[in-house]
Amino acid sequence: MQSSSIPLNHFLNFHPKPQLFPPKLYKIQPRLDLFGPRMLNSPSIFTIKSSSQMGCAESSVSDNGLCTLLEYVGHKGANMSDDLVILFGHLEYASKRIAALVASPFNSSLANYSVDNVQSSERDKPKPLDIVANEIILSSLRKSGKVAVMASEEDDAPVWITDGGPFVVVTDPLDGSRNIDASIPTGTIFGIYNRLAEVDHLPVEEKATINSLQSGTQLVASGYVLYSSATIMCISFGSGTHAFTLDHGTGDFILTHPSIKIPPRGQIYSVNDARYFDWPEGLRKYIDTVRQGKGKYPKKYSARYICSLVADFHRTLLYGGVAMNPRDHLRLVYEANPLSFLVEHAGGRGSDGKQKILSIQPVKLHQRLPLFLGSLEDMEELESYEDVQQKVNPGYEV
Ligand SMILES: O=P(O)(O)OC[C@H]1O[C@](O)(COP(=O)(O)O)[C@@H](O)[C@@H]1O
Repeated sequence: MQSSSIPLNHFLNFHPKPQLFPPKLYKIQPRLDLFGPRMLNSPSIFTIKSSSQMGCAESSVSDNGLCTLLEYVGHKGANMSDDLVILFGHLEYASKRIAALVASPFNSSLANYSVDNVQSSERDKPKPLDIVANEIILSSLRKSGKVAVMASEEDDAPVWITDGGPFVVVTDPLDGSRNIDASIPTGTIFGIYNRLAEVDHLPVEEKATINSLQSGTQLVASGYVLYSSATIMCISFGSGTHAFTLDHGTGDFILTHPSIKIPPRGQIYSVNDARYFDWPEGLRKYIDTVRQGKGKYPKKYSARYICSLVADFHRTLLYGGVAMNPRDHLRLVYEANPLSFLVEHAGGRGSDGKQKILSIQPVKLHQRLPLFLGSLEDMEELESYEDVQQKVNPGYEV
């Protein structure tokens, strides 16, 4: 519970511009109105490939040649059920509210408020922005009418929303928020499962837990939203991984990165290497080898580490290489599984250093594990060192 008088209402009562949502959800309008003649002739518009060039089905392309997230999801780009299209409309809305929240001049005053009644280490205490983001997502999922259960990093147990909801949503509403005062990128991660109708008869707590602990192989869709210099939503429904960039002028997420293919090999490793002396022998050898250019790829690797999972993952997806956290820190259900689903559908691999993340059966909601995500060849080389999971000093103060 937050201490009183946090100006949360400022964010929770924020309403979308009425023309942006929900009417567009159900009807695709010609979007010539979005760009005046000057903008249509502007070179920056024409550097965006046409949507059909980018693999967006003709029928989902607006008259202006662009393809929005909801057009893509609902009209043959992905050809999802109406229920899933509606759910994505609400997720899109939630992500725009969170994007506004993290960019707000008021967020640092929110961060000064303490959070009471939280039984966890100082480092793991949820920050107010996490809580606000959680509320925003929960409120959107409730309004969608399509979600039976939401399981979040911010809640001890899954929240049962509505009996008839066809979906289960797992989420880390705002990862990386401890760096927010320095305006470092943050992100939302989510995974979507079908509700398990076979456990409908069980008591609420029990069925909420069983629904939330589904194996990553059962994901219907997953995604992340990166709040950075651009706000980007990257999604997969199990056939390709696609990214959409928020056009702040119109409120639309525009398809900018269709069918992302992670390069089979990158030249970047991403890890907090201040922990080098706590790493096992195998991981030290791997990093020592690739940074000297003595690995299977005969070039010296570079290091990049933002310490914000979504941002480190997004860069890895686009440029290749490996992003890792070798200690038992990141969470299987709402971090590792959704991101592994995305990287696997982009041709890469998600592993705990020994086995595929998606093949690990979750046993508890906040289960932690080592996480390695990246290019196929880099991941195979890394795993060949076998001893790459950090087992000592799993916690740090910073
Ligand atoms: O301290 P480490 O091991 O570098 O971990 C950093 C990772 O922890 C995270 O901050 C998530 O941890 P929290 O949920 O405790 O904030 C990731 O965004 C980041 O990748």
